[in-house]
Amino acid sequence: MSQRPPQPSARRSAVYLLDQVLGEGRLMSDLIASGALDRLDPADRARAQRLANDTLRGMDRADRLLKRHLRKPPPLHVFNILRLGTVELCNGGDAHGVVNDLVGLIGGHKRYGNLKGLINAVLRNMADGAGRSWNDLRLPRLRKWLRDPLVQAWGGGAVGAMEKAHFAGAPLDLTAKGDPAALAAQLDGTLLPTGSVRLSDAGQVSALPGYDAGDWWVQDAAAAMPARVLAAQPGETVLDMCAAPGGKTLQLAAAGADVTALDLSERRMERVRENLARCGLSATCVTGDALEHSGGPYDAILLDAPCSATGTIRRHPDLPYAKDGSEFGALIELQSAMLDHALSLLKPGGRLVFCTCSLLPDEGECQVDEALARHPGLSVDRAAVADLPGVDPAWITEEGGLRLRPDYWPDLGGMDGFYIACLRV
Ligand SMILES: C[S@@+](CC[C@H](N)C(=O)[O-])C[C@H]1O[C@@H](n2cnc3c(N)ncnc32)[C@H](O)[C@@H]1O
Repeated sequence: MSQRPPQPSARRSAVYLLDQVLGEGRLMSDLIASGALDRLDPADRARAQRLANDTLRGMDRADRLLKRHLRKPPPLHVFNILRLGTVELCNGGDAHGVVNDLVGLIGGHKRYGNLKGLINAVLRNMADGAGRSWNDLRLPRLRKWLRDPLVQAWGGGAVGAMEKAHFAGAPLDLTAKGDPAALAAQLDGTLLPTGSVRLSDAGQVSALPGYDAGDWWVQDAAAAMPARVLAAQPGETVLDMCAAPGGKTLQLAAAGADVTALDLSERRMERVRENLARCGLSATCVTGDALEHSGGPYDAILLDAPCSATGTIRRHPDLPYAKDGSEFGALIELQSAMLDHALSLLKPGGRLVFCTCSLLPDEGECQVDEALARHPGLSVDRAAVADLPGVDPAWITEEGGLRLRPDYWPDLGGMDGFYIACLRV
């Protein structure tokens, strides 16, 4: 009888994720969705993700330290083991456990088993104090392909503050189905000025009280703002045009609107159905291309368009490594085609909330400026964003949208980058 291969450890799986992100340009979310961590139990799955994310956040520093101990860069797989070990040790990991586990991991490798001595020597050195200068090293910087356009848009000081937020990572934010103050009290969380509930040390999400009952869903505080701007009313017909995995659909349905959730991806649409079922909410789920959708006309539309996702780097530090910006031109064109089509599906007097989780003005402010030029009679509803609780007047843009950035709320733990505007026909 053939034996099943042994279950991989969290560290081995984290190194696999790093190899794929840094070697193959794959996104961690895609790897996980296609089953990369399926053989781990939930706790190890969370640990593998955390280890890979921590390593990517600290990689710039780890590489600086490792350079002092390596005559030449080792093969990527070996380098990634050293990076992961260095970051764990510099973050206070147990030296004995980390070094032994990683030496064991390379020891069994067919091709690089002979580099066991190198891993052992370098990581022991790190554990014996070479990593002490970790906190004195430069704050990890964004990669040049992304840093340059962001500096041009927001200035060097703001980008430095964003990098600080990226390095710190993100707390867990929840949107309450009912009263957010009561949820914050129940989970010992912080009620944020905009109405989300923030947990600083959450652990396994599905083990938190209220998860099975569907009392809340995970959604960054910034990501919860577009549906608040749309302010759907009970009975209104609302199209959520790019809906999956469904955080905003849940908000619209919880407000009592008659929601149609549309998405191109059937696999991702399945997540919307699961989320609706868990939270006891309903929406009509349609799998299809937004550009060909012919339903409506609708009272209101939420267009959370596919974008560079550069606003989510706190939670997805793999993004700057897996991407190089080459796809962004096509995304910008798709966003403006979707925006035009969405406007054609509105009732007279209807409203459209356009948003992207991007830090690039081309995917936000510029899209709205250009839509206003293309559509005479279209206007921006500045009050829809300015009058919301918790919105700082400094976040309102010239054309009347809302610009959110990871360096905002530095004392509360930051927020995702987002652009949001409410357009009226
Ligand atoms: C930013 S995500 C949406 C996140 C979602 N609104 C939420 O809050 O959970 C963008 C979505 O657009 C979908 N998408 C991409 N191209 C599309 C198209 N042509 N038509 C419909 N959906 C599309 C993707 O599958 C993806 O789920």
